Amino acid sequence: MTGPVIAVNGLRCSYGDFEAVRGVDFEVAQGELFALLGTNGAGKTTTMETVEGHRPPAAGTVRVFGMDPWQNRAEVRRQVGIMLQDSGFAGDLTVGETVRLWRSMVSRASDVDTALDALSLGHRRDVAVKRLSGGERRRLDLVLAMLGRPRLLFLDEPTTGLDPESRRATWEVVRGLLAEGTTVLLTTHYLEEAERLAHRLAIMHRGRIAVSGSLVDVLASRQARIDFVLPRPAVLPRLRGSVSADDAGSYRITTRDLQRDLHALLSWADEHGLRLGGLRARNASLEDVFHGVREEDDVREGEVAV
Ligand SMILES: Nc1ncnc2c1ncn2[C@@H]1O[C@H](COP(=O)(O)OP(=O)(O)OP(=O)(O)O)[C@@H](O)[C@H]1O
Repeated sequence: MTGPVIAVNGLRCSYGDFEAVRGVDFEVAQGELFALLGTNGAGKTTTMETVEGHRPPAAGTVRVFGMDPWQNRAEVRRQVGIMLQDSGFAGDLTVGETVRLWRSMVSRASDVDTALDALSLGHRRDVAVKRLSGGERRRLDLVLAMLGRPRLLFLDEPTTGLDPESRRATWEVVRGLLAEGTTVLLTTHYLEEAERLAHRLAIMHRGRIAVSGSLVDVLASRQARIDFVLPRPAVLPRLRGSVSADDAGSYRITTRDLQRDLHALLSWADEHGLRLGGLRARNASLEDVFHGVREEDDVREGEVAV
């Protein structure tokens, strides 16, 4: 197959009169991890469930391996693994029994011990599922999702409730799957998770994708900042970015060309024998982009509502 593994065009999804997804487009290539980030209620899970084939779109098209996942559900399902936000396990079965039961239902299943050991659950094999901690259940969810060695894996908030060590172990497992060519669609509230794993990502807000691309592209969509304090008032050199200052002599340059403006500022300070106090230059972080998306969109929605 040469086309994208997932192709979503103009996707709209509604619950009754409420439109939860309002025109979403993205593609995911083979071996790529695409992360859907966003505010609560942005429509990430609804989008993912529609791509999984749980419901038909209200409008637009979804293709998975070139097929409609709603119409060709059985065919698509054979090739995917799904880790839901909350899997319904039979609590009285042990971890080992649960995995063996699941294994009997998938083709191309991997070895039970290998799968359990990869997520540090080997020593919990004989424990009833209902006795597992929340984090262990989450890891069992992932073991089951990847048991059939799927070509495409859906991970809906896979590390929620995990301690930092378990989270890192999960990332390692996901990286291993990517290295083998598995394609992954991930939703997460952890920006660091997306920063570490995603080849490309999208930030959703109120049913739309506000910004998407590689991490570098997404960060470049917002301005960088240079902060410093001047010992005495002075006229700054010509810069590409905009300058703001307060009465205490604290300056902030907001710029799309960090390298050029920083160079101009430092050269100017040298020429004038000025020492820039508390000098700090940084690109936008994913957190800045995230908050910016929410603020800008809220302002726009407010304007529309007036
Ligand atoms: N079964 C449902 N019936 C009615 N409304 C729903 C239903 N499921 C979700 N919604 C609404 O649709 C919107 C999108 O929900 P969705 O769960 O897709 O968002 P999300 O981005 O995954 O949110 P979160 O980060 O909080 O999990 C929300 O406003 C939610 O309240």
